[in-house]
Amino acid sequence: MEQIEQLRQTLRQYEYEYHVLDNPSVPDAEYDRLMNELKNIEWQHPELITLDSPTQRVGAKPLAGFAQVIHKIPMLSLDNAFGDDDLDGFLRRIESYIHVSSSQLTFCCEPKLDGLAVSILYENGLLTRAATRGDGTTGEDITANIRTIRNIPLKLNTLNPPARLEVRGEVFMPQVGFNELNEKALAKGEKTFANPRNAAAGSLRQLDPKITRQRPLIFNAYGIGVYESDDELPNTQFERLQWLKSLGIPVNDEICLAQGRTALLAYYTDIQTKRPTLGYDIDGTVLKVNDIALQEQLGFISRSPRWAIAYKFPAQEQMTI
Ligand SMILES: Cc1ccc2cc(C(N)=O)cc(O)c2n1
Repeated sequence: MEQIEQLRQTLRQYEYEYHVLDNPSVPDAEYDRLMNELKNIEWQHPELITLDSPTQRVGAKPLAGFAQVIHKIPMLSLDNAFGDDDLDGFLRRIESYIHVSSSQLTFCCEPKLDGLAVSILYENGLLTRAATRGDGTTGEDITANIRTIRNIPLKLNTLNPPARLEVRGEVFMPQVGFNELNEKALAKGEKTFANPRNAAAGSLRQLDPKITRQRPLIFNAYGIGVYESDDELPNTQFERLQWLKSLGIPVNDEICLAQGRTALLAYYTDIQTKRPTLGYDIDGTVLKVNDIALQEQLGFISRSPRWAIAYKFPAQEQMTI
């Protein structure tokens, strides 16, 4: 591998350690030194610049507007459950539909991140397009802004990438970053955001990627949309998320498996207890039938999956800013 690609790979590894593992192996000064070295080489030889170079995170200039993106596979929203009886209704519907007792069913459980759903397309391992969920069928092309989010890899960490992989997940803003953003805005007499979700949405809908780049945004994947490859995907939701993780794509640390009603209630209670210490807003949990074949058997009810439910917390009294 020639020297410039070696340099890029090293910088990708350092970015991954810092922004995904939260565990850098070198001091920031070393990262900065190598990044400047790469920038100098590319400045002298612009013909060597590649789409996936770590220098290519910030777009050139502001956009005039956002192009539209049609989602080949609709990005559906989740049906809500607010209390145990709603959860029981969800479980009973599944039991009657596929004649399996819910005590035998394994669910992939995760915190429901309070951010903005996005779709990120990788073609032959390179990030080529990203879009908002929009109305589920049509979203906005926010590729330039998504590329500025440090924990989103510009290149998948694999020697044989799938031809096409659409990663779906949530972009959110941690509470500390949100508070700092609002303090700076106040100091400059600019408008403040009501909550981290609005701040994340506002940051992603910036026409100038240089502004988005300055915002503390984080991405966590929760699923796969379009997938084209000679290799099959894993057969369960949980294993698919582990596979995404192996490609260098960030997945939330609180995701785990639970079998049967009692374990689901325990997960819900556990996340509710952890909620104040997570450092980012969540508004409940997401429970999904883990087995993909069962998900396909269960299908969707009009606009939301029969195989998944957002098990929400009671509405919190909103903080007044
Ligand atoms: C299918 C689907 C739709 C929306 C979702 C939203 C979240 C979320 N906000 O964390 C997590 C998921 O696993 C989701 N899954």
